[in-house]
Amino acid sequence: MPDTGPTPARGSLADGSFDLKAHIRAVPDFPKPGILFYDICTLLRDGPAFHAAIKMLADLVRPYKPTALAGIESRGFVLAAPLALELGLGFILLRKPRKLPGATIGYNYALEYGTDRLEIQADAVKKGDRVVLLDDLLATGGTMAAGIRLLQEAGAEVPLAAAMIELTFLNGRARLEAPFEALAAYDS
Ligand SMILES: O=P(O)(O)OC[C@H]1O[C@H](OP(=O)(O)OP(=O)(O)O)[C@H](O)[C@@H]1O
Ligand SMILES: Nc1ncnc2[nH]cnc12
Repeated sequence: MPDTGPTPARGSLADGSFDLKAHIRAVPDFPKPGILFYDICTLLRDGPAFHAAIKMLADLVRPYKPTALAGIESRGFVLAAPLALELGLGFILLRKPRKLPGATIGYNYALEYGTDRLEIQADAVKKGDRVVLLDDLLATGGTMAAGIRLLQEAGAEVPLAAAMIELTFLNGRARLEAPFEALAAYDS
C-alpha cells in the first residue's frame, strides 16, 4: 500500500484549510440557564481534528516570535501545551488559586458565569521574554485580561493573546491590553 500520509481531519476543505466549527458542539443552558456553551471536547476527541487545530494555532502564533507560551487552566492547558511543543517553546502555567508552589502573583476576575482568580509563579518569566498567552475561548475577556496582567506584572512582553474561539457578541477583546487573534468567531 502506498503511504498517502496522515488521514485528513473530517471538516477539511477543498483548499486544504480546515472547518474548525464543524467539530465544536454548542450546548444550550450549560452550566446555567441562558448560557450557550461551546464544547471543544468533540474536537479534542478526534485526533486528526485536534492536530489540525494545533497546526492552525501554530501558524497564527509563529509570526509573533514568542520565546515562551502561556496557557490558562484548565481548557487552555489542553491547547497551549501541545502548541508549545509544536513551536519548540517552553510552557508557563496560569493556574486557579493555591495550586502553584513558591512565590506567586495573583489576580481576581469576573467570569460570564461566576468569579475566579488566576496565579503565576513569580519566577516563571525570564528577562526579555515575549510570551504569547493562549486560552480555548474568549467570552467576556475577564480571564484573558487577568492572564495578560499577570504575565506583564511578572515581567513579560505579551505580543499576542490568542484563543481558538471568540464570542464576539461579548466584545471581550475590548478589555485586553495586548493584541488578540482567534481562529473561529461566534456572534451569538
Ligand atoms: O472570557 P471569560 O468570560 O473570562 O471566559 C472565558 C474563560 O471561561 C472558561 O474557563 P472556565 O473558567 O470555565 O474554566 P475551565 O477552563 O477550567 O473549564 C474558558 O476556558 C476561558 O478560560
Ligand atoms: N459560552 C461559553 N462556552 C464555553 N466556554 C465558556 N467560557 C465562558 N463562556 C463560555
